[in-house]
Amino acid sequence: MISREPAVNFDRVRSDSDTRPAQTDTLITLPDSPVRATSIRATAQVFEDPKSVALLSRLRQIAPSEANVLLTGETGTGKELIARHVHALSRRWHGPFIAVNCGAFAESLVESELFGHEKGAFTGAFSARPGWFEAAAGGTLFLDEIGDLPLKLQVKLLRVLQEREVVRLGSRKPVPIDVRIIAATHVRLEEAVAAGKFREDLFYRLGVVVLGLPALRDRPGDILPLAQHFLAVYRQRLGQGNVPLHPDAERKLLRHPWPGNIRELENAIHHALLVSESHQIRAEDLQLSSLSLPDAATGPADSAPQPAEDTLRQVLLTLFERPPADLFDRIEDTVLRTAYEHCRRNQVHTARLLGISRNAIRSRLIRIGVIDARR
Ligand SMILES: Nc1ncnc2c1ncn2[C@@H]1O[C@H](COP(=O)(O)OP(=O)(O)OP(=O)(O)O)[C@@H](O)[C@H]1O
Repeated sequence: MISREPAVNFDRVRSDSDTRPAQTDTLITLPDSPVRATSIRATAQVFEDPKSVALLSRLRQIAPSEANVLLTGETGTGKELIARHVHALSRRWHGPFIAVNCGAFAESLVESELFGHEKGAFTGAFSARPGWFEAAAGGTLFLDEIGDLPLKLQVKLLRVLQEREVVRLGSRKPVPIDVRIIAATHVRLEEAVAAGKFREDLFYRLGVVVLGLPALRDRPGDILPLAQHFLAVYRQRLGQGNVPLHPDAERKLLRHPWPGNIRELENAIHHALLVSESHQIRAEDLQLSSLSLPDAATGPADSAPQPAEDTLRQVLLTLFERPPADLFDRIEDTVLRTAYEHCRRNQVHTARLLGISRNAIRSRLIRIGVIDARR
């Protein structure tokens, strides 16, 4: 089933209108704002596998309520997309949707970004700024990678959720808040709670409704429809004509374990369209890693992974089979992408694994389009 329901709201980028936005494939970027907000994109969504159909109907049930939602699932399973969907189907659809990656900022910065600050609250606070909680008023605040929130801030977040008010850094005046929280994590929070790394009371407050997103390998009925969907999206973007999937390519897609889930499938299809030299996508056009990610349930959440020697070997073999002109750039980019997925999209772990600074990792990931500069 291709859902044509609006996946986003456009209120922050359009004038006062009380009608729901029409579905569109336009990429829209939020205007500069004192708070971080991601660009928003309305896309068709694929929910074909029975597991996804069940997820969609659960989501429609819970969306209209005001309950906080906790989304769990491996990286790339569509947590942010589902969060946008819940928002679009909620009574808050006309308010802002603000996505915040709690793991992307230093502890000192997250606090002022989330809760805001007054002028002079700390060195460099030249003017007062509202935080994400205030900016999301009337809408939804999506707290991604909530498991990365430092304990000190977990205490503060819990208080904000209980009191329904926020106090900016450097101020004593409480400001009432009106947001629905959707949090997401790719680690098992129950285990972080047991290990004393995540507060149990906050876990229950955030997870009034818990939605587990199945890994792509556990919903095989979605693989080919998603591949067709991404083929259509990227064909249109690249201005290409119809490029069908060869049956061997379909078999290869169905056999792959998809450790990077839907994002990995999207990248594989995009890449295949770029390198395909025939009128169809052949199996050899699909560059799939042999990477198998450590299970989030068994792998410790905060330990750096070991170098993925098998993966690197596979990457090099693939490149040397068909060496492109810009070989060294391609090797660097591919190693970085693979290491980043291996580290479950954790920039600090990727930096540690590759022995480069986190800033260097971040700017390269932005340059090659893996992450959004605004996040
Ligand atoms: N059901 C779907 N139909 C079509 N595209 C999808 C679907 N689910 C996810 N995608 C696409 O897959 C990509 C990854 O999805 P998303 O960013 O929501 O995953 P995520 O679980 O939030 O990832 P992470 O844990 O790394 O933050 C996005 O480009 C998204 O648009």
